[in-house]
Amino acid sequence: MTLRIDSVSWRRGGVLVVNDVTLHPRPGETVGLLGPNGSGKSSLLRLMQAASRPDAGSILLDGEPISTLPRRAVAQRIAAVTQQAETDTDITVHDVVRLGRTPHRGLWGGASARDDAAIYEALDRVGLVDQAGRFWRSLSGGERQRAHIARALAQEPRELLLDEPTNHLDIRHQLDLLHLISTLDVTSIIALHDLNLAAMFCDSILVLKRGRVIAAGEPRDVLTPPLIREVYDIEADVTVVNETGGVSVSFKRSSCYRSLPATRL
Ligand SMILES: Nc1ncnc2c1ncn2[C@@H]1O[C@H](COP(=O)(O)OP(=O)(O)OP(=O)(O)O)[C@@H](O)[C@H]1O
Repeated sequence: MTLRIDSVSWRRGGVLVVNDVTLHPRPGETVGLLGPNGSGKSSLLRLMQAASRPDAGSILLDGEPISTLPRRAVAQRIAAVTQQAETDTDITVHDVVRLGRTPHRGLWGGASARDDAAIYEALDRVGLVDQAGRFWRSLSGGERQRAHIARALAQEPRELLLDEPTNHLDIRHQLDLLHLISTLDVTSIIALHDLNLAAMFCDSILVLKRGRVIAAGEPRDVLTPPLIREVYDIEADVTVVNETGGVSVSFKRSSCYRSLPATRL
């Protein structure tokens, strides 16, 4: 069992930003959350990690309402990588990744061999073992993003929630990261903007527009030219990739700037 989201709605600042959303990921599945800016992807992820409570509907973790579970129990199961705040303190990459072990440690206990192994493995998976001693503030945006992923992996979650995890990453690291996530034995829910990465790595896709689910299903069934037109107001070609049976999206330049008056170009 894993997360189960049923008819969830949430108002923020008086606006319905998540509107009657239902999502039943299969254990181990990689789910892509797509939708334009402001469509409710981050808000939905926030509800799924119990950082906020919905106004209506239910979010269950293994059949239990997530809002009734102790914070520590949730943190032992769910890891989240969200858009990060800056810090100027002198912490190292290793310190950041070690934070992922917090939910697993006893009140007075120091680091165990298991903690050390989980930290090392997480750093190794994102290619940062050699950078573990570096100060956080000296890292590039992409290195920080990979360190945050390592922190989440060190948490040894069974559910992984990621908000645009490919931000700041070069294409090699984008592909490596999504390949890694999609091959973990973890239920992953990933907010993404790149339709092609979603098509390549997600088992299923949920498309939001103004908080509502517009489409859900396998990438090749969901990512169609009419759907892309409806959600993004973009004309696109969608072709089947022979190698994988997946789809590839290319955008037509003639759709650009359509909504801006010519004087602003
Ligand atoms: N703290 C807040 N208070 C009030 N409204 C908020 C708050 N945070 C976000 N919103 C609004 O909620 C709506 C959904 O925002 P959300 O960040 O969930 O969208 P998103 O799909 O993740 O967007 P993006 O792709 O730009 O990251 C937007 O209209 C946004 O302005």
